Amino acid sequence: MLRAYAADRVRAAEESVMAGLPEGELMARAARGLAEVCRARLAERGGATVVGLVGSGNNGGDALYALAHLADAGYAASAVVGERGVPLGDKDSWEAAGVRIVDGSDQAAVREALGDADVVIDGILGIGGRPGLPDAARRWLDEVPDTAYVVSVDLPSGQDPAGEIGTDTGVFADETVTFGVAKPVHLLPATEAAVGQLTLIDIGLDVEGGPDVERLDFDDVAALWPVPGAADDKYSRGVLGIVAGGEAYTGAAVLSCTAAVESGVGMVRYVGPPTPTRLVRAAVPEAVHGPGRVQAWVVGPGLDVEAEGSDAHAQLRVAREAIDSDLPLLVDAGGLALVAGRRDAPTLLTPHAGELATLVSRLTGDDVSRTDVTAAPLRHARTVADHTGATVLLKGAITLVVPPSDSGLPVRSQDDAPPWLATAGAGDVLSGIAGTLLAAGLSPLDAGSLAALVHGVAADRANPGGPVRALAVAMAVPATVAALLRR
Ligand SMILES: NC(=O)C1=CN([C@@H]2O[C@H](COP(=O)(O)OP(=O)(O)OC[C@H]3O[C@@H](n4cnc5c(N)ncnc54)[C@H](OP(=O)(O)O)[C@@H]3O)[C@@H](O)[C@H]2O)[C@@H](O)CC1
Ligand SMILES: Nc1ncnc2c1ncn2[C@@H]1O[C@H](COP(=O)(O)OP(=O)(O)O)[C@@H](O)[C@H]1O
Ligand SMILES: [K+]
Repeated sequence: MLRAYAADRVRAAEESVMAGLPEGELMARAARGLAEVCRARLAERGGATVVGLVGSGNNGGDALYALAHLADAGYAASAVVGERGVPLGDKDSWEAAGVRIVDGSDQAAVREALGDADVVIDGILGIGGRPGLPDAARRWLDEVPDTAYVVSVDLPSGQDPAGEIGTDTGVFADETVTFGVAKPVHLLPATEAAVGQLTLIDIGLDVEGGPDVERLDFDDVAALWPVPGAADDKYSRGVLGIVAGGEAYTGAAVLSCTAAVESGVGMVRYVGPPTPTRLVRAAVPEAVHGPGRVQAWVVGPGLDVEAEGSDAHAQLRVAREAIDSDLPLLVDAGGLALVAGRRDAPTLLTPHAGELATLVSRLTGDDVSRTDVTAAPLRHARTVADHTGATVLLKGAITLVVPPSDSGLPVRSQDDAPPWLATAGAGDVLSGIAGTLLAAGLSPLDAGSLAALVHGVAADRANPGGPVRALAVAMAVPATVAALLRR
């Protein structure tokens, strides 16, 4: 499990560690680790020149100390500094340590310095940064050659340390070297793409309490996935009711039911009108039909809540009963239109960005667009979680799973899926996997994040490096789970 802690908690931890250490020791550790990484990257690239972009805070201090180590090791080291000058010491002392100081307001000098850079150290802003870069720093970035390897100190400057707000004016790094623990910026969808490879340097930091953001890794699967024992039967493993599909979106029913049986559900009870029922009967002979006793419900894939006719109305009645029940529930796609008040039972909502925008707009009365959601995904997912008491799984390249704030639970952020998974029906498959896990008794947070992991890995295994259809993702789930359990 990867764990990230909010900047204020990291600062508090830093302060408590620093109290027992000689002054400057923590920064010295950070800078030594940073210099080692830069040295390795210079060696890999056969490079001789390193240039730091140095801001006015301690992030710039880390960069400067690392540059001094690199100068000592024989590399040509320069630091571009802003109008506030060097953050620590004075220009002469850094030049005495072998670091050439470049006036950042002299664009020609900046261009000349950066033109030769093999490695660029981005020490403009760290956890003290607000999203966005000052104009001067943006002009520095214009001079960074495409061939240079960019190492960001702690986080890519200009990106939101909290990972809540995306910006296109921040640094996009090849690698980010962070200290002690990861921060939300490194794992959350609004900012993770700017981080590049994440390298963690141990500086002896210990943050108290649980993380703010987590990411399950492959080694977490065995601890969470429900593995049946000799005493189990199909009922004890969990029966999943699936209210999905209609005369318009017939395939969603097949995909959700297929994914559930491929994920090892005890039994599926399918509820839907005649056409999808016929298809499910043919494609998923394991499913039984009509409402009955279940351990959890999936409501919504391919569900058209506006459909007319007695069959559609009967399906909608079951959907509403499921939502009003005290059973664990997953609501996806068309079913999201039925979400109104709070539910006390475990609830997982699985919108994509467009559906989340509609949901936030309806619940808050604000006019929120898909673009707004993409720019601040965590914030909007949390709004819906707090309004409904449900856990919100926001689908996308990175899948966010956000419990209500008052739960005290961390956010999970899963980055397991290849872009090939962006294909129609993939969300229906996810509902079947996550529904199976809810029926087996997992919490919405565990069910959602574990399903996202397995879904993403299954998409890759179904056809590594190439296109994949949703049905193939579902069919790849059994072998994927077995492989993950064997680790
Ligand atoms: N604590 C420790 O022991 C250790 C800390 N370590 C290192 O320290 C880093 C944190 O350092 P830090 O607190 O000095 O903040 P940092 O991000 O360098 O500068 C922020 C300053 O910039 C400014 N500013 C902010 N946003 C801006 C913007 N958009 N545009 C323009 N200006 C902006 C703002 O000033 P203001 O404008 O508010 O006056 C603020 O004061 C951390 O990431 C890690 O690298 C490591 O050495 C390990 C040990
Ligand atoms: N760029 C991407 N990279 C990886 N996975 C993606 C990407 N875009 C979407 N996905 C995943 O594909 C699935 C799409 O679901 P959804 O939008 O509900 O499709 P549908 O409604 O057609 O089933 C989600 O699990 C989502 O996380
Ligand atoms: K930085």
